[in-house]
Amino acid sequence: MPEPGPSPMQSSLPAAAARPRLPAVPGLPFRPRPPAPETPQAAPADLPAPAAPPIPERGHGEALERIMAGPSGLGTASLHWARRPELSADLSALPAPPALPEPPQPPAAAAAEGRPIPGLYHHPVPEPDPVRVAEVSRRIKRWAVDEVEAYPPEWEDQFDGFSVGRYMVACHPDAPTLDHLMVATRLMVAENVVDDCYCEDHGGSPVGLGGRLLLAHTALDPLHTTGEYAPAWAETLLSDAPRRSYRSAMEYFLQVATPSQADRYRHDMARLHMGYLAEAAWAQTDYVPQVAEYLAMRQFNNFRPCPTITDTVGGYELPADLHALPAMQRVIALAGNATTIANDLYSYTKELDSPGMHLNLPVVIAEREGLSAKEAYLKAVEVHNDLMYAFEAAAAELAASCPDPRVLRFLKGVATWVDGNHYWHMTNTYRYSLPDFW
Ligand SMILES: CC(C)=CCC/C(C)=C(\C)COP(=O)(O)OP(=O)(O)O
Ligand SMILES: [Mg+2]
Repeated sequence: MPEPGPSPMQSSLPAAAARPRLPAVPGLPFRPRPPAPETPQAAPADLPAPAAPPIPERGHGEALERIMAGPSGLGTASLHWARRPELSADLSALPAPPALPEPPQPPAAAAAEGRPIPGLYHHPVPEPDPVRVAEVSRRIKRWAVDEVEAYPPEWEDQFDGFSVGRYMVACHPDAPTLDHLMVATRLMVAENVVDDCYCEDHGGSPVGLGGRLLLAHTALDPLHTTGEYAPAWAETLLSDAPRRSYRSAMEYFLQVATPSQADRYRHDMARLHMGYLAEAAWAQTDYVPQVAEYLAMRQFNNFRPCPTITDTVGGYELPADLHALPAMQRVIALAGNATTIANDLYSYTKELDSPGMHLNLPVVIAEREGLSAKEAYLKAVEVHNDLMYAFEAAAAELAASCPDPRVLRFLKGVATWVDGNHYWHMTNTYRYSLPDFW
């Protein structure tokens, strides 16, 4: 994982944006929303998260409230994690229960600090269950060290500082078992190992990136070839940490994903790799893209592969035809874009400190629109907020027009992932710090 942030959070200004400025979705009624509440909802039980907690006013009207409450109606009980009695029991009653060791002291308790970016529209989340966080953290380290040798010993602090257990528990509170959570956690680590070791400052470079990414992609989307060449290809999958990580994480994912969920993931990862390549090509020629070009690149170099496995991690399936709906694709793209621009904002100071010019939205706005660093940063906050409003409006519209319980649960899962992602960035003071703009 890349360098930790150099300093603690600095701001003490209010957390949430006051209100959207723009009707986010052309042609759709826009509903202004109040600021997000500052107080998190009640903490969830370990498994699963609490049944239909009171929904803070998020301002999307009835439709999104319904998303957040989860599926309802005849025949939907098996889709609703909060209503499944076997999931309401303690760990020992779960299918394939994980053998929990002595629960360590919850690391989340100490680490969950940090302040939101002033004016950033977001929703607070319940503190992730510390028992789950501790156990996922323990298991992921064993996987990274013993199973795939994802990082050398000298990167251990950075691996720990990444706090991936806290990240994934916050983003997937409805995961029915720890094994489901581990599926998301391994993929998250593998995705970051590839980014760090191939693209960024842990040995990465734009030079030769296409060849490395393509071969790594075959760990997700395997080569079908002749008997003569198959063994040589299989060997390549073990030849470096990125490929070992992808290969193993995908193997676990395939144990719980349906074929169409696996195909969806491969497609999202191909998108991601295309985004990495555009970023690298621009770096090689010192090209600073126009803002719209940057946003297009960042729609691909994006968190999208993470929220789109929310159904697999939740133990159900959004069928391919519902996933492919243009309205669903818009929701997913907007969610991915909002979460990724949130990363640009939280990682701004870290990236300023990295060698060369590291593109992120504030940097590109400053360069291309002739704004000061502060003006550009504040404008990037507005872009983020508009993406969030558009995401929520699109989700509410889809929930109203297609109230299939699987659609509703998926929309809720994506919204929860967005919120968990914000929580993780905000609280990861090891890795990120805010600029001194307020
Ligand atoms: C987890 C995943 C699919 C990541 C792919 C893209 C990616 C690494 C990000 C969206 C995070 O952006 P960035 O590379 O800027 O990360 P840091 O700012 O270094 O945390
Ligand atoms: Mg970043």
